[in-house]
Amino acid sequence: MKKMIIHGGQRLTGEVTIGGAKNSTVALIPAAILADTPVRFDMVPDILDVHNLMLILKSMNVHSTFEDGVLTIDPTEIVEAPLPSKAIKSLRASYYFMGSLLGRFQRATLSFPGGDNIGPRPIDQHIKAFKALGASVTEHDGTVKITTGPEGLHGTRIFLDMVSVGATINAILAAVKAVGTTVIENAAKEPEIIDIATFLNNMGAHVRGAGTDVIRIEGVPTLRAMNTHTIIPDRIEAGTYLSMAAAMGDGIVVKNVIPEHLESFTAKLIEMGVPLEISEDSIYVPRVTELTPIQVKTMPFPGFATDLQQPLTPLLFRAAGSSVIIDTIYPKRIKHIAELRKMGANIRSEDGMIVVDPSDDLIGGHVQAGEIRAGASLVIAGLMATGDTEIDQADNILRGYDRIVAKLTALNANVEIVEDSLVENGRD
Ligand SMILES: CC(=O)N[C@H]1[C@@H](OP(=O)(O)OP(=O)(O)OC[C@H]2O[C@@H](n3ccc(=O)[nH]c3=O)[C@H](O)[C@@H]2O)O[C@H](CO)[C@@H](O)[C@@H]1O
Ligand SMILES: C=C(OP(=O)(O)O)C(=O)O
Repeated sequence: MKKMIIHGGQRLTGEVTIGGAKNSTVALIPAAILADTPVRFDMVPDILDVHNLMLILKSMNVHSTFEDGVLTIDPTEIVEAPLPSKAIKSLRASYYFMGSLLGRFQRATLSFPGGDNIGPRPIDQHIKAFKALGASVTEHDGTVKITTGPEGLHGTRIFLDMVSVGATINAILAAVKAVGTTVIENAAKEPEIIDIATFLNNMGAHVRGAGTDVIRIEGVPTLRAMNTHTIIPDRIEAGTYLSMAAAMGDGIVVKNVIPEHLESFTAKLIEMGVPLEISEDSIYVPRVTELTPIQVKTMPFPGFATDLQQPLTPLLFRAAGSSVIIDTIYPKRIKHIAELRKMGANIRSEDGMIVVDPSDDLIGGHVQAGEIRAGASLVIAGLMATGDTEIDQADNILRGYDRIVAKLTALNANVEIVEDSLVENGRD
């Protein structure tokens, strides 16, 4: 386990370039095993999730290389093999191998991606989709076994009971090579779903309607990559830097963004009084002096992303009054609250709401990044605080923030990642 140390209080300035979207990448890599050719991605973020997914690929004899943001994956010699449970459990998105293995081999066995880091994360809608496509699913001792009869998977109508990014993508992965037409209704509309569909369609798939709530898939027998797929920019990483820039910046340009993907977020910053200058693919955040409190309710896309409520929180400390956040997607996503309080923040959870009061004098402290976005909020708070902040479990931050120390250092922050030697010596 690693620790992040932040020497707080430095004003930030300069430019930061956003990497490829984590939540696309972690689905694109499992999707790559559906191809009958090698596959190449660029704008791949250098994050722990990618390295763990590469380990999972290796266990199936799928060779991959990753250098300078380019990831190549060769699934042509793939074999069925038990997947390494430590890597599987390290990231939720390993559940996309259920859909892609089903598409490739008509069966899949996977240990349940463990952990409960942002509240309960059921996969009943994924299972419902697999069953509708003709699979049988059993679960025993934390292992999910999905099988099909001799006819394999067939096209079907799938109505998702709730809007789920994971279930929508898993249903696409399983259906893309199934015989016949599949229609997913009440599908999630997140930009990452469009990115997966674009990748598959460029290999010959017929996925129509991604980005709307009805997705139609005509199964095809083979998928062949003809070109490099460029991953869309990470709207959550972008939102994190926008929040940080408004909180501590003396003028920061956030580059490589698709502003349309960030509208629900930038609308809230503007409502707070941050005079953003939004261009075609970058956003300038000037130094901000006064901020108005706001109310935020997280919703499926195009609503305000649950993944951005925690990164936004430290900025709310600077507003002149109480702000309120309601996370309707993951109401238990509150791991940051107790940690921020240790730094002197006025924040509490009350009747399903997060109430954030002005907190002018944050003080560096010893805190824990219980999950990725809680970690992001602690990083921003640490930058705002006087003194040093030590964030334990920084691996959770590195799961999803591309080269974060280099990017923060280039913005004039004083941060470092160190090995937690006591943990290395066996404390954990
Ligand atoms: C790797 C990835 O892309 N992760 C994202 C994905 O997670 P994840 O795919 O886990 O989230 P979903 O969109 O599936 O879940 C949305 C809501 O539906 C519920 N649900 C979901 C599936 C299911 O079978 N049953 C069920 O009840 C969940 O508990 C949650 O309340 O979308 C979340 C919501 O935008 C983001 O926070 C995560 O960053
Ligand atoms: C919760 C998140 O990711 P994951 O679904 O991979 O845990 C996130 O990206 O905020």
